[in-house]
Order: sequence, then C-alpha cells, then structure tokens
Amino acid sequence: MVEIAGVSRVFGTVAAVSNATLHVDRGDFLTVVGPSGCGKTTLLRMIAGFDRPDAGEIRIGGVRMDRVPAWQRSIGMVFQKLALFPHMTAAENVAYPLKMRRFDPARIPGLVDDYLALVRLAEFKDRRPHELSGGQQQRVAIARALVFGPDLLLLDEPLSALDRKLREDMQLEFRRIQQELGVTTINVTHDQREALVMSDRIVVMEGGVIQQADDPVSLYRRPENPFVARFIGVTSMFPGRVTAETPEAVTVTAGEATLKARGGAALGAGAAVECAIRAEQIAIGPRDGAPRFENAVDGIVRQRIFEGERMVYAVEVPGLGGAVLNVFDHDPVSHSVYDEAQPVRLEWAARDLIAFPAGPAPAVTTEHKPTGSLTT
Ligand SMILES: Nc1ncnc2c1ncn2[C@@H]1O[C@H](COP(=O)(O)OP(=O)(O)OP(=O)(O)O)[C@@H](O)[C@H]1O
Repeated sequence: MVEIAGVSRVFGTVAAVSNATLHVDRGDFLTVVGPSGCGKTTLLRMIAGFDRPDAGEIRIGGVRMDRVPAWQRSIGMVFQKLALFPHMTAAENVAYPLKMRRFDPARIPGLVDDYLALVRLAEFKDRRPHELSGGQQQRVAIARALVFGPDLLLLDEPLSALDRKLREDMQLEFRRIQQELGVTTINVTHDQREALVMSDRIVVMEGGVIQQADDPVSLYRRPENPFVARFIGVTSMFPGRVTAETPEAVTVTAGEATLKARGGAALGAGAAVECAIRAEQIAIGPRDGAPRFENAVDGIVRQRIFEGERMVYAVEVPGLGGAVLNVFDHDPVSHSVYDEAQPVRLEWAARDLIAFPAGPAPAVTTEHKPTGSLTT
C-alpha cells in the first residue's frame, strides 16, 4: 500500500532522514517510534506531501507521489494540535471534508451520523469543541479524518496532549476503529508503550536512520542493536568480552563474572560486546538460595520502588564493574521484598542475555517481510 524506497531529506547539515526503506501493507497499523529529533515527523510530512524527499521515492497504492500535491492525496490526518473549527458543531466539523470534496449533499448527513457513531459521539453531534472533553474532541478529529474514506490515515502524536489514563483508553479506541475500518495507518510517536499497544508493525528510528522494522513481539524479543534494546523495554547494559562461542550459546566474561548469552550472533572469540538484559528477565533472591538459571551474580539493593503491580529494584553488582541492573518483580505480594543495602543474588537464563558487538550501532535497514525492489 505504501512503499518508501531509499528516501532521504537533508536540512542544511542535518540529515533528518537517511536512506529510509520500508513498506506498509494494506490495512496495517504501522508506528514509527524514536526519540525527539530522530526524523519521524519529517518522514510523515513527506508521505503527507507537505515536504519532498531529496532522494528516493514514495508510492501510495502503486502511484509515485513525486508530482501529487498534498491536497490530491487520499490521506486523513490527526495531529497533536487539533485543528477543529471552534465555531462549528461536532457534526459540522465532520461534514467539512465532505463539503470540500464536493460529496453529494444528500449523502452527507448519513455519513456524518455513521462516523460520529463509529467514534461513539452520536449524542454529542450538536456540541461545539469547547463543550467536549479532550478525548471527545480527539474522537471528532478521528471521525473528520476518516469520513471521506481516505486510503491512508496519518497520525502525528495525536494522543500526547492527553493525560495518561485517557491516552491509554484512546490507544485502544484508535486500534478498534482502525481494525473496524481496515484503514492503512501510519502513526508517529516517541512513546514505546503506545507503539507496542497499537501497532501491527513498528519502525524504530534514531538519527534519521531506520534501526529495525518488525512486529511488536519480535522487536521486543530480538532487538538487532543496543539502541533498539535500550529504547524498547527497560534494559540494563554492561560491557564484556567473548571467550567461547557455539551456535547455541556465547560465553562472555564481564568484570569478574562468566556469563552465558544467547547464541547466533557469530561474534567470534575475543570480540568486545555490550551485554543487554531486560528488567523482567532477572530473578532476585537471597544469596543462599538454590540456583535457578545459568547466570548468577551477587549484588546490593540500592533502590526499591513499589509501583503496585510490580516492585522495581536497582541493584549494584560489584562483580560486573559496579553496573547497576534494573530488576522488575511482577509478583511483589507473594514474593519476598528486599530492602535497600540488602545483599541479594540476581539470576537469569542464557537465552535472555543478548551480546551485541561493541561500538557504534551499524546503520541497518531491516525488513521482517521484504518486498520486491521498486522500479521507476
Ligand atoms: N524545516 C526544518 N529546517 C531545519 N531543520 C529541520 C527542519 N525540520 C526538521 N529539522 C531537523 O531535522 C531533524 C529531524 O526532525 P523531526 O521533526 O523529523 O524529528 P522528530 O523525530 O519528529 O522529533 P520530535 O519528536 O521532537 O517531533 C531534527 O534535527 C530537526 O531539528
């Protein structure tokens, strides 16, 4: 449905987007996620037609977009700053794009009612924006973006102005509507949770470069470089060196510890590595407990935070050069609780420790489902 091939955009000396290649299947919800300044809005603006690539090409529905102006593209948009017309009712706001596109006036009231019902605002149709809550206003914006049946929906941080509870409700609401209509959607956000909750596929960007594109579970399970490992989930990192390697497992020395890590990376004995371990994969227990996993290190609790559904520990590990590892205990009610300054043992399975080659992340552009090459 959307094909982006080798797209670059440079502003002066800033490479906002570098050689981005990705595709979005019809009906998919794709989220571009990355920290502030990573280039995600620039990419979205080029898809919308508000800006043009310096190199590469964008196709929507098989058609090259080079000479198609924004207003001729069949795209609905919802942005963080809502552009609802304050003097119009919800129904008039939703009718607006239909009037602009010269829909048959006899069809307009029915379409407006259908789309207000879709976003569960049927009984609010006569209210003006200031008479609606933030979430309700956002629903009007969604109805207005979709009512004319666009081929593509673009979302640019549409939920970031909402408070947390409302934002989480609206994430599910967006997903419900998107699945009900089957509209192809590209969303940009800096919020990794939002990306995981809403998307069929996620593209992680950093420094204008696509770092990884994958479905949410694969991205979480198999980050391809330290940036993705750190950005998605809560991950602790520490340096090490490979001492032995088989296809199944890598043996790493890190500080005074010898650890087993997930295999398959073909690093080679002697390679310097960055080790990554997720907070929820680490088990915390007493130092004299029976061993449970291949890897074990002794540490001292430096911080403990009770978040209700989980306990969050920061544990200093002198044997790992003083690295501080984040640990989640997701059953803090039935498990023992450890105090600050208390000695503990941390354990985790070999399959959960990832050894990445040390050094700058390679500029990889990976696609889980590769498409054929594009021809002009
Ligand atoms: N019109 C412009 N002129 C000059 N530089 C720009 C312009 N637009 C974007 N940039 C630069 O390009 C880079 C990418 O910007 P972009 O807005 O795409 O990032 P972003 O990931 O959307 O960030 P944020 O989450 O903060 O909106 C940044 O370094 C930004 O300063």
